[in-house]
Order: sequence, then structure tokens, then C-alpha cells
Amino acid sequence: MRNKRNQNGFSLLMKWAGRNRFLIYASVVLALLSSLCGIAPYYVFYKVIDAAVAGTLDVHYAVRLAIILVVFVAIRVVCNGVAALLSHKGAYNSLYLVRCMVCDHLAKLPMGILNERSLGEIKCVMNESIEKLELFLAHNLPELVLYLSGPVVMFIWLFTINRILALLSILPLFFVFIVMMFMFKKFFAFMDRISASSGTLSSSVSEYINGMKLIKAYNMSVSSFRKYANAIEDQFSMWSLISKATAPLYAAYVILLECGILFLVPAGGWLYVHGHVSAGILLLFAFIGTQYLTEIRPLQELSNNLSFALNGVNQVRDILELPTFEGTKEFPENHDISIENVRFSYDGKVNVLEDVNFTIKENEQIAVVGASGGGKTTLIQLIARFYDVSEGAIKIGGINVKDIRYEELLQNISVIFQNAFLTRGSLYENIAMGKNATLEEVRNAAKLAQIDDFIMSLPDKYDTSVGNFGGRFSGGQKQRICIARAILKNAPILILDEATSAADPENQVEIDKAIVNLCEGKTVIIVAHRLGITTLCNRVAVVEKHTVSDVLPLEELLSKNAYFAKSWQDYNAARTMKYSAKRGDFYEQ
Ligand SMILES: Nc1ncnc2c1ncn2[C@@H]1O[C@H](COP(=O)(O)OP(=O)(O)OP(=O)(O)O)[C@@H](O)[C@H]1O
Repeated sequence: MRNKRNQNGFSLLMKWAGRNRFLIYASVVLALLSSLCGIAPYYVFYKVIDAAVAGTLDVHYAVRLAIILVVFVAIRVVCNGVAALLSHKGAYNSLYLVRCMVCDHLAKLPMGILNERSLGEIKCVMNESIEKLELFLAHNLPELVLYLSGPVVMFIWLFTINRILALLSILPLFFVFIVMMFMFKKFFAFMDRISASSGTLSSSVSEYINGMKLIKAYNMSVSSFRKYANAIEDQFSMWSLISKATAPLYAAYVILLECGILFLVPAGGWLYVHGHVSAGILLLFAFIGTQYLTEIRPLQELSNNLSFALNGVNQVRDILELPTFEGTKEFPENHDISIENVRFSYDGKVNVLEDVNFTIKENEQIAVVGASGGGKTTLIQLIARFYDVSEGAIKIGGINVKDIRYEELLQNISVIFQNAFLTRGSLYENIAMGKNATLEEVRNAAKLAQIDDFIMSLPDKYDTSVGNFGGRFSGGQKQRICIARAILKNAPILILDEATSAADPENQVEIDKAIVNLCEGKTVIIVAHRLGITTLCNRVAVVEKHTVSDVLPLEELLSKNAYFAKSWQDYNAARTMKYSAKRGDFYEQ
């Protein structure tokens, strides 16, 4: 299976490169031309020796040869320069296309498939594997042509001078290629382990850095560093193993490349003594015929890089082959949402939700309440098609969400998660989120989200850099930035997983105002962790016992649903409850 994949790796890479492949092909042609020019110094050397032995070497002849040398060296330099330029342009453009393809694909993947893969694994593909393609396309491919074609051209030329000696000069090559094939095979056999180990290293670095707060808070530096250290140790032992497995072959490879002299000097001497070759030819083969094969030596390193590149292609292909959410129908005009006989299980064994049936009218605002772990977040994720239902259907305007073009579905639904996610860019970029919005439009959204005043009080205002995932902002501020983003997106359906972390009262009032502005004129589903938010909604859906038991207006629900009535009572009691602490114990007053 892997062998078949390797055969197609290069052509697949060229397919991904699109029109940029022509830049890469051009760089290969120029590398070939450069290697042709590389013969010039040897040719001049041969001619000088030949003329010197024959006694015909004069200044005119020497100058002519020098000019030939300079011209060919100049052509070689130009060819190399332009080849490097084209190969880099082609490689970086191709990398850009491959990264876009992977990003597009990841965005369409079901969350279930994404959850199965570690962040480190995906990061490793996005960074290291794709980066290896650059190394291969921009450097290794032209070099491969250069290192391979140089000796080929040299052999052809030597062959035209003396067939027997030329054939003897490449005799070691036969053994060199056999050894190289073994080396390539041995190295490639480690590829899966190299990828897995690099993925683990990448995850443990991310975990170590992202969990820095926790590490400090619980003084876990030694134990958490252990995981990272283990990953490094694994890399070390893996590379030691690879070195041990390939070192004898590499030694044989180097020795064989230097072996040309073994055959050439005795055979050349015999031919000279018997008058079959001139002194010039003998010297040419003695010096050049034994040397030109050593130019192949970097091929070994290139073959390792080729393994990395092919492995990178396979890893990218593995991601691109994962089935995505598609759909062919347009997003409907009508935004009524109906949830029909829905059953859902994450693992195919335990049902998180079953027999769920209810409808949400266009522009209606529904709060979803229920015990922790009951399935509220799962329900809203099904509506936004982060996962596909296991049974039943979710329809918008009468169309199954599975049939709606996935990109359009995402464009028409805004989702705000409990954990506000900010990217590294500026505040402007975080609110605009790729939309071509003016600063005024961004500010208007931020005003409605009650965050404009705060942003304008910052020294760099909307150009303020958000830093590492918004680390410099409070939870409430981050949430309002996300609300501004959703207001600007202006999608007709809004799904909001309300943050559990109770903001301070002042912040909470601001967030509530922002939510009210956000929800105006939209179909809204809001997971209400604070029951207070239910007063802002038309109806409340209760998730209990793996299903939605009731969907009613607040007042009606209070009289009909025992679970909700009790929760509401507890919520109000908690709001008015006062505590006092005596000697470390808390007392209800
Ligand atoms: N990605 C997942 N894979 C497997 N099980 C999951 C996954 N996400 C959630 N679950 C499980 O599904 C159940 C419902 O989780 P869900 O997050 O929907 O509950 P919730 O009502 O939103 O909880 P909370 O109010 O605490 O946020 C839980 O038992 C949870 O452990």
C-alpha cells in the first residue's frame, strides 16, 4: 500500500502545485543546463594537458580555452541563480496552495474526526510536513537533478573519449545504487515512527506552553516537564536507532564511490603502455574519472529528504482524504428550525440525546437549560452541524442541514462558545474575522457589544494586538469581543453557549446588553447556564434524561416542569443568599 502511495507522491505534489509546477519544471531544466556547463572546467583541463603533451600549447590557444571556461562558468552561475529563484517561487506558492487546501478541508471536517486527532499531530502536518515540501521543491529537486545529471553528462563525455575507461569508471556506481536503495528502504521504514514521535513532541511542547498557568499554579514543573523530556528522549533513541541501522550502509556507500581508481589506474596504464590511449586521456581518467562519481555523495542526504517529502505528501493526503461535510442546496430564506426524532451518540454506544423533537420559529429566541452534562452543548452543535445526527433530522426552512452547502450553512449561523476564542491578530482583525469591513463598521458592532469604550481607551485602540489567544483580556471582555464579531457577521441564526464563569455584576450587565443587541431580529438558541437569561427568551427548552422534555414559555414551564421549577427556585435562592464566614466555615444566614 505504502509503496503504491510513494509512486504517486511526486505527481500528487505536482497536482497540488497547480500552475506553479511549471516554475519547478523550469528550475529543473535550468539545473540540468547548469550541470551541462559544469563539464567545461574538465574539458579545458583535458585540452590543456593534451596540447601540453603534444607540444601545441600556446598563448592564443590558452586564452581561447580560458574564454570558453569563463563563458560556461558564467552561464552556470546564471542558470543556478535563476533556477533557485524559480524553484523557491514555485515551492512557496505551492506550499501556500497546499496549506489553503488543508485549512479548507479541516474547516469542513466533522468535529468527531477532528477530536480523534491530537492537536500536535495536526500542527505537525501543517508546519513540519508541509515545510519539508518546501525543502524538497525549492532545494532538493534541482539539486537532485544537478547531482544526478552532472555525473551522467560527464560519463557521456568520457564515453566519447574512451569507452572502456568510461565504463570502468562507473563500475562502482552499480554497487552504490544497490546500497543506496537499501539505505532508502531502511530509512523509509522508520517514517511512521518519525512522524508519530514528532507529533508527540509537538503536542507535548504545546501542552507544556499552553498549560503554563496550571503548571505554575500547582507547581507541577517537574512532572509536566517529564512528558516533554520523554518526547525528546524518544526522538534521541529513535535517531540513534536509525543511525545504527543505516551507518554501515552509509560507510559502504562512501567507500564504493571512491573506488573508481581501483579499476581505472591499472586499466588506463595498460592501455597507455600498449599505445591505445594518449597521456592526456590517461591523466584525464586518472584525475577526473575517479572523482566525478563523488559528486553523487549528497544524493544520500537527498534520498532521506525525499523520504521526508514523500511522507509529508502522504500525511497531507491522509488529511485531504478524510470525508468532509458537503451539501448541494442553498441556505433557505426561511429560518424555522425543526429537530425531528433526533438521536445522537459520540461513540456509537451511549446515546447522549434520543427522541428529541421540537421546532424553533424564525426570529424566536429559545433558551436551553438542563443539568450539567445533560447534552445542551451537544444539541446546539448538532444544529450547527459540527456533528451529524446518528438518527433523525435537523432541518432549517424544511431542508435537512446535511443537504445545505456546508460553507453557506457556516456563513448563516453564528456560534459563540463558552470559552471565548481570540486569534493572535489585532482587535480589528478579531472582530472583522476575515470580513472586508471598515473600521466604522467594526466600531459600530463593538459599540453594540458594549466593548468600544474599552477598546478606545487602549493606547493602540483597534490596532491593539490580542497576544497569545487573548491572554491580556478578561473573560468578560473577551466574550464581548466575540459578541461584536457575531454582530458584524450578522448571520440570521445565532447559537450561543453562555459562559459559565460568572462575570462581575458590572461586566454581566454589559454582556447582557450586548446579548440583547446581538439577538435582535435573529433566530436564537442560547444555552442558559445562568437561568436569568431565560427571562430574555420567548421559550425555554429543558434537556433532561437524554431528551428535550419541554419547550415552553418561562411562566408556563415553571408550572409544568418540576425539574425547571426546582432549578428556578434554587437559582433565585442562590441569588438572594448571604453567607458569612466564621473560623473558615461558611454559614447560610
Ligand atoms: N467530544 C465528546 N466525545 C465524547 N463524549 C462527549 C463529547 N463531548 C461531550 N461528551 C459527553 O456528552 C455528554 C453531554 O455533554 P454536553 O457538553 O453536551 O453537556 P452540557 O449539558 O452542555 O454540559 P455543561 O452544562 O456542563 O456544559 C456528557 O456526558 C459528555 O461527557
